Amino acid sequence: MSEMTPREIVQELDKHIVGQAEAKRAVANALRNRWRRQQVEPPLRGEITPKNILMIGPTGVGKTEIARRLARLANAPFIKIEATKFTEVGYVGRDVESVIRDLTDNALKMIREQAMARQASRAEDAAEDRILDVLLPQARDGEVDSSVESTRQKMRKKLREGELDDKEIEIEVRGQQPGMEFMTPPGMEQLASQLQGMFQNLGGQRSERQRMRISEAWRVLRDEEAAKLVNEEEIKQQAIEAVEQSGIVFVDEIDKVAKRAEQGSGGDISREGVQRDLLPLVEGTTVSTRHGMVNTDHILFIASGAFHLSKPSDLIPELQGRLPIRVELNALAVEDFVRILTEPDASLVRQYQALLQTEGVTLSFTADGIERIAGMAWEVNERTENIGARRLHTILERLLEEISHTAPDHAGGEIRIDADYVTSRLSDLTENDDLSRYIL
Ligand SMILES: Nc1ncnc2c1ncn2[C@@H]1O[C@H](COP(=O)(O)OP(=O)(O)OP(=O)(O)O)[C@@H](O)[C@H]1O
Repeated sequence: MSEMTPREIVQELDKHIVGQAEAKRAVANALRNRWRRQQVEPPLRGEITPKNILMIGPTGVGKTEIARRLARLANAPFIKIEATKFTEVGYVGRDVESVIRDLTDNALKMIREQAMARQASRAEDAAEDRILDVLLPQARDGEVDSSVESTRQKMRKKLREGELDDKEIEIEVRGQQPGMEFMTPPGMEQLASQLQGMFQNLGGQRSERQRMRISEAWRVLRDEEAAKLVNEEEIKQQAIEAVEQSGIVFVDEIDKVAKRAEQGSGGDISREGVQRDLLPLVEGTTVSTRHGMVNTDHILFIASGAFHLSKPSDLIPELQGRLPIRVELNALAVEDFVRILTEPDASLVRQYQALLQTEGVTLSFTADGIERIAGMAWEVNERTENIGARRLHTILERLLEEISHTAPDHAGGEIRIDADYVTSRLSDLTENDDLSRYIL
């Protein structure tokens, strides 16, 4: 559980997301509140309902990004769903509990990766030994012969320095586990899980010999050893605990399942149905998953939508009550685009620079170049469809298409992107709405 203060959380979010101060404060407070609630003694604790959030704002202004970053900061399992996914014809009342199952799967994967990473160095040593056993089979006999030992040391050194990477060896690997999914009726997930476990164990006992390059063998064996070092049962427990105590569910397009005054009654039924289905999850229920029962009482829900056609008051009252924190996110201006391009640690500009650096090309942007990109992105948004900061992705991709294609010919060179370059590459497109719609 994250023990960061709200202010610390906002500071961290500031490193990745430009502006949207109100939304950052809201999520920071919500996260802290969950922690506070867990410090309160029962029975009062049970009386305090979680304060979930409703984010209101146009597309591409950072709603998902804030939630996702928050989850990463808190090391919390995260899932994003679209509320409209549950309204498809024939799927009315579709099992929304699957959201919690998917969230638990995400948690399991996250926790397993972390557990394996903690065992990384032990797993690497074990993998190295297994490769050396193949390269120098005589060492297996257990005789401690000093010449054998010194050969092994020399080999180990070569192996570590990557000198043997391309050599092929044959190794014994655990057989591929049968990728079976059991479809069971709701409520029977545990049975499915047991069946799956049985089949995996059967598969796990089989091993097969495979030829591969040492560099690859090293990775395969390292992962195999790491998997042996972690306890699956413990991981399941921890995953369930992580979901229950710190899980975050981001429900996008909630506005699209709100009732609209001007609409006929038809669609409203399924839309309201989705809200009714979501309600128990938000209010707190227990969901049966493959890994065990998961209680949703403390899961943080962040619902989000543009609310162009409907208003938050069009949601069913029970759901409104469960989303008491309302925050509005602002549409982004040209200055925001400039900051988004340059400020975040992993800004798009830095990403492209790093990618081209791998080809030995140094990419630089002048200040007026960045401003021109931001300005054009804003203009295209205005004239076609406003997709927020997502426009920067399409614009930059187009802008750098030629450079990207020819980069290998310019190794060692430097390329500067200034305003003139941006105009020369993009003005034909930005000035033609039809082209913009297809290409940018
Ligand atoms: N304020 C911002 N600061 C930095 N990056 C941003 C900001 N707003 C959007 N982005 C970038 O734009 C992209 C889309 O943003 P995001 O996924 O958060 O959109 P959204 O507001 O959730 O929209 P939607 O409701 O359509 O999903 C992401 O790559 C994100 O990094």
